[in-house]
Amino acid sequence: MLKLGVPSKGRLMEKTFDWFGERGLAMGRGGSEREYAGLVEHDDVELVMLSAGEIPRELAAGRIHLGVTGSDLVRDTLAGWDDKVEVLAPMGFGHADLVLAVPRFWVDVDTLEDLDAAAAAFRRRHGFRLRIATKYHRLVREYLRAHGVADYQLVDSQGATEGTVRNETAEAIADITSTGETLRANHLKILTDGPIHASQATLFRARNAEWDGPSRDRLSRLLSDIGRHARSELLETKLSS
Ligand SMILES: Nc1ncnc2c1ncn2[C@@H]1O[C@H](COP(=O)(O)OP(=O)(O)OP(=O)(O)O)[C@@H](O)[C@H]1O
Ligand SMILES: O=P(O)(O)OC[C@H]1O[C@H](OP(=O)(O)OP(=O)(O)O)[C@H](O)[C@@H]1O
Repeated sequence: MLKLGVPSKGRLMEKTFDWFGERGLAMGRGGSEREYAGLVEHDDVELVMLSAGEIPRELAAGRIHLGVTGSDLVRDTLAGWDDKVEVLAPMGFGHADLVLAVPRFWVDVDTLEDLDAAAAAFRRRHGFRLRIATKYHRLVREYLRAHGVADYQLVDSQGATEGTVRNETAEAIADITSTGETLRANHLKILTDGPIHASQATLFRARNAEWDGPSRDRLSRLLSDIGRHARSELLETKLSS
């Protein structure tokens, strides 16, 4: 059987079920709301219910053949993510931007270049580096390195990240936003250079899972079953290549 990892709760679970359902693959959670057992109507597929945050590691380890999770989580969790997983289909939901944001009253800081200058000034004045709170360590480091910003330190924040500025544990934040409400409510503004990453829920294939003959056959059957209903251009391209 092909093991397909899907989010077991949270904002991605229902939409994942809907996405497969719309493509002729009925799936859902079995048993009670608290039971993490998945049911799927396909002879080649076994559902594995996992937290969205754990799916990248399970894919990289090859313990699941396929997995649905946010593209942000795959990129941040897996060094060299592209070598470990292949994108089969962006799924068109779970859209959120990973952005850098600073206090709204920093009137001189709107771009990364401004942040770079502010960070240098901050260090001179305070004797320590400007703190950026985030849980997206890899993506933020790579982005700032690529843009030549070095005078900062990351502070780990696993939730309520926008509150760290008010709580004076950080001067800036890097977090996911969709409506922008949380940033606004916490008097933060997004740097104008564009998002670090525009994330969406994505169907991935684990390159390191066991892909023997029968597994490959199962995958092509599954993709062609899904593909018959597919609107995703990328999936259609994969199917025809
Ligand atoms: N406000 C938001 N709007 C839309 N998508 C979001 C938002 N915040 C996070 N996401 C996306 O949802 C995914 C994470 O989903 P969710 O928040 O349900 O999981 P989680 O809480 O990290 O998982 P778990 O608690 O099960 O480990 C990420 O890919 C992220 O980009
Ligand atoms: O732009 P908005 O629509 O306001 O959404 C953004 C918020 O949503 C996410 O938090 P989540 O709800 O996952 O809670 P968390 O703080 O525990 O991560 C994210 O971390 C932001 O805090």
